[in-house]
Amino acid sequence: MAGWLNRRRDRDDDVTARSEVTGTTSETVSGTEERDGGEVLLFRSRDDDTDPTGTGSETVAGSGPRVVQVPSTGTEGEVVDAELVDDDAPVVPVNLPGELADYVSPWQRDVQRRAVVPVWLRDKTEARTAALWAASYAGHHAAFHAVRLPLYGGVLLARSPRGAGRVIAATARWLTDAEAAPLRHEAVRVTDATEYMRLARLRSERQRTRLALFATGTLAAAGTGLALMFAGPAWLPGLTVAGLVALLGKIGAPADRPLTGRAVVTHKVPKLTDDMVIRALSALGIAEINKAIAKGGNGISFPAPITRDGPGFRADVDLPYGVTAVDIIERRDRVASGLRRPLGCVWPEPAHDQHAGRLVLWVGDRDMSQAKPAPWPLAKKGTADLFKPIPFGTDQRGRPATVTLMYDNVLIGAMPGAGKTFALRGPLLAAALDPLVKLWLYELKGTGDLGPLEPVCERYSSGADDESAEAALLGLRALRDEVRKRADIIKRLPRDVCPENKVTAELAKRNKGLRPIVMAIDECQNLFTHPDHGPEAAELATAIIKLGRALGVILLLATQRPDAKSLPTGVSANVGIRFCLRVTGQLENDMVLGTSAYRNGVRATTLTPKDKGIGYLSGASDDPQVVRTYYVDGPASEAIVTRARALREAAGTLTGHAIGEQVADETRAASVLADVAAVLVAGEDKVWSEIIVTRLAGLRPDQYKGWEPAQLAAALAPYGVKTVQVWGKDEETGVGANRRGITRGDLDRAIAKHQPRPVDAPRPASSTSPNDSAGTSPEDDNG
Ligand SMILES: Nc1ncnc2c1ncn2[C@@H]1O[C@H](COP(=O)(O)OP(=O)(O)OP(=O)(O)O)[C@@H](O)[C@H]1O
Repeated sequence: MAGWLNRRRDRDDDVTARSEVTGTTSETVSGTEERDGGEVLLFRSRDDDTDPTGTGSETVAGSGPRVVQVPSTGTEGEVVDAELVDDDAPVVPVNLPGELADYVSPWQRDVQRRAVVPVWLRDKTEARTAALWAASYAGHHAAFHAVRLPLYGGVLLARSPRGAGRVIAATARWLTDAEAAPLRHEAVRVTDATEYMRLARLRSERQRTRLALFATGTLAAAGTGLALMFAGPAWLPGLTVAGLVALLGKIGAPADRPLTGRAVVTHKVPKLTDDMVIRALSALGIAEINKAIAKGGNGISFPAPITRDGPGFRADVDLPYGVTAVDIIERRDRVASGLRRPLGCVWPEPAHDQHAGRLVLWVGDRDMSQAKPAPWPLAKKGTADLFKPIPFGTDQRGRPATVTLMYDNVLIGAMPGAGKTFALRGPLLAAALDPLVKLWLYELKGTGDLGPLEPVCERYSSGADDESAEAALLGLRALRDEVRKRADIIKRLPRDVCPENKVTAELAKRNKGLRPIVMAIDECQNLFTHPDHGPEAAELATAIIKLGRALGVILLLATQRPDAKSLPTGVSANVGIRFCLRVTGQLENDMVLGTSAYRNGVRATTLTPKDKGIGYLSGASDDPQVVRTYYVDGPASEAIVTRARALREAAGTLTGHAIGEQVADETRAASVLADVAAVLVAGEDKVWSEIIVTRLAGLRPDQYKGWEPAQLAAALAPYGVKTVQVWGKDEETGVGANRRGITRGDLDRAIAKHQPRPVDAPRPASSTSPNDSAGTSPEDDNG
């Protein structure tokens, strides 16, 4: 085949384009690629007609594009023998022609449209925040100056004599036509008599006119003043004088000393520019970035303009090929240094909906840890609904971050003192403000951090001892039973009432047995690492997290040791909402935030000790967010809980611990029954209650001291052990009598029935224990 190939080298990607023309047929080579061994792949297309683009390189019709192989030779502009092209080579379309985008209709292009109306105007909360800010800003200015009005008055008064002097001097100069004096002096100096006479005449005319004007003005002003003084309102003269003094004071003010001070001091923050971003990125020591910059900066681009985004700047950056957003995130401190901004201002994030090389760099005006925490929206008024989003914190931009507790569980992890308890307290306070929700709180640090919530808890325990760990375990057992019971209820509900087989807000309102239960364990590592209770607690927590979600059972766990030993894998793998405050390593980071979080650039390891209450929140929205929790301290929590308790009293939903009821549960039963069994002496078949309570007080003074026979009867009754009249003898006097007591037979039967079962063991069908509603109030049995 006769013809020629014209080769040109693409400047950027070293792709060479060749075109071959043969008679009326044109074969267009859209690109080549050099292979090892000097072989060149030639991407060619044919067209029997003319090139429609006129570019000579975009022919796509005819026999279709082909890939042909030619030996690699020559340099730019070299003509290659057409015979070298093998017509029989397999024809495969490889790359789209470069300018194809020109053919694609604009509406087919993948473009990211910027908001027509800014987000802060569209979003109700943000618009409200902006309006409130503007109002408070104006209000602050008004208040600042109003307080200083007397001071301003004094200053004006002091400056008014100088102002009067200036007015008199200016009037005198005007009356005497002083402004033309230099011209008259010049006429005298050059002895120009005609000019001087003309100027002198002009001056006399001016003086006459100005004098007349001045006299009329003065007389009119004086007349009006006198008329107003006698005929006008009493306050007018004073106001006029004050106005005159103020005017003279203003005129007498030194040019360099303004009357009013500044009501606000603004900290000027440097505007973020592309140069600054490139400079910061180039200082990271990433070879690919340096190469890209050495080429003239082509490798770093900005797909959208740098804009204001909340109280900071947002830059969307396309990093050089091969560099990922994570590479930048792990060098956050160096980026901050490169930008010359405090670390707490610089928040690089991956753009999860884009490619891995897209970085969203948000640079705040103020260090996030230094900014005043936003007030908790429900602190003063309002109620919560756990089926809807509840306030959790604010992101770097000050936008509210919410979590929806229903159908999820929460894991909070951090190193000691980073703000876990505060983070846990927020959702719990919100739960308290939903009168339908039952709160079971177990605080295993023993400092009473969750104490303010005690008045609304159905179950509550605080302590770092074995008993508290056991109480938490008992709570988990009861919760597991609750999950089973609810599953049973849901299963039996008609489809139209419960179409999704899960507890809905409607069902929770209508059916007391389906009211949401929020159980929180603070410092849960103390339970999971407990030598006796740990394994069972881990198993229970995992089962509850897996099964309880849809059944209105929500587990919140907070730990200061998020490692494999202290946090069961079943928990860390299945929990939905995760909040990780500062941690030290990748392992802890991923235990809380989920596997691969660290690799994906969600790194709580980059937080510093100053970042109290700041962490990564994942599972609450599409992408993990940096969130600072609301700061609600002890006294503020108590005030909120007082409100929450009043709400619950009004709704009639205060139960259990909150009203001094002892919550009986099956597992607790096991210990009461076991304790009673332990104090019975061998061969004793019938024992008086009063003897049993005395012995129990000796066995566990903490638990049973002060118990009366009636209390024992109440504690045993739910498990089928009734106190009856039994024959016995007084232990001191040996006198026999018939008194209230129990029989060993009843006790043994109850123990056999209420032995703790393995976590997922099926419930005996015949069980009619009144404690089937473990942990629920008696009213729930109606539900
Ligand atoms: N959102 C916040 N804003 C400002 N400061 C906060 C915030 N949250 C917590 N802090 C501060 O951090 C300190 C520690 O908080 P917190 O007691 O919740 O930590 P912790 O992780 O539970 O500690 P520990 O592991 O010892 O229990 C608090 O005293 C509080 O001053």
